[in-house]
Amino acid sequence: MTYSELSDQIFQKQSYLCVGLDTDPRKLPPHLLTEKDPVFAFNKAIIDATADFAVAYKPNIAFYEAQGPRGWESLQKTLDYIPASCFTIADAKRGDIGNTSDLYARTFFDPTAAGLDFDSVTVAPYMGHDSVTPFLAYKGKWVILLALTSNAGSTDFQYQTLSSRTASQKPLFEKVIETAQGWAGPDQLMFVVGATQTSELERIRQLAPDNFLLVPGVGAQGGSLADVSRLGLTKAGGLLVNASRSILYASNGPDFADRARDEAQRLQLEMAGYLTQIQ
Ligand SMILES: O=C(O)c1cc(=O)[nH]c(=O)n1[C@@H]1O[C@H](COP(=O)(O)O)[C@@H](O)[C@H]1O
Repeated sequence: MTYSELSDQIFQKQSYLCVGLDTDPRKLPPHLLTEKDPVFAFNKAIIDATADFAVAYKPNIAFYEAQGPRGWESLQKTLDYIPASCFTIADAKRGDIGNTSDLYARTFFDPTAAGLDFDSVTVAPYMGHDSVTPFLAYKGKWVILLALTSNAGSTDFQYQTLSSRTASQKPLFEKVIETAQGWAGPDQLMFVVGATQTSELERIRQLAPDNFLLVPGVGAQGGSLADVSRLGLTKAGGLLVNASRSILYASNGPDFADRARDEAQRLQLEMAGYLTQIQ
């Protein structure tokens, strides 16, 4: 999906909601456990219930890998079921020396390899350019680079200022954002910025005015959709705001899909209000 197609989807649907498919088999509603593939049955119901309100879906690969071959099968079926109009994110947080990254990229981008054909993959930047560029070799596919993550441990490295060797006091996450823009343009590169990091969002928008930002951390992690939207929206939309647990596990009963739909709709309606303010 191209930059302008994603932007068009956002304005058509009046939504920049990404539904995170962090499907934990231990949290499934009990009535689904008799299904042949309970994880896929759950995801299918969630996608059916939320597709009117979401522009993107983000399966977190850990939840599938932890199930072994069954999990990969559920992932494949889930990806195939996501409507073509929605942007897909393999949240795998990969990145390694070049020849290894090349295989990670094939895993998620080349359907003749593992059978998966995602639009994008999350990548960790810390091994540098040659760990990221193999993903960028796939034209039409996106890298979503971790910049400033939502978790408490983000202060361990990402906020550290660089040493005097570089005569720079900028924090590491700023260096990541500046340097990575030399590797690819906003048509192929997004950044992850946690919704819990809104104090830095204005600065990040100055550094990356045109890049889409994937913003996880509203819902279960307590980030504010209002603040993220005020500081992060651009004329092209420019945001994908992810919510996983608050949608998936809104109910653990037979009404789980209806409650997920309610939560997705609630977020979409709030987003529609913010989108009208930038038009
Ligand atoms: O890359 C991510 O998606 C990500 C980055 C980050 O900084 N924080 C973060 O929570 N995530 C992911 O976003 C999702 C958040 O899930 P909830 O907290 O349940 O909405 C999980 O899949 C996390 O792995």
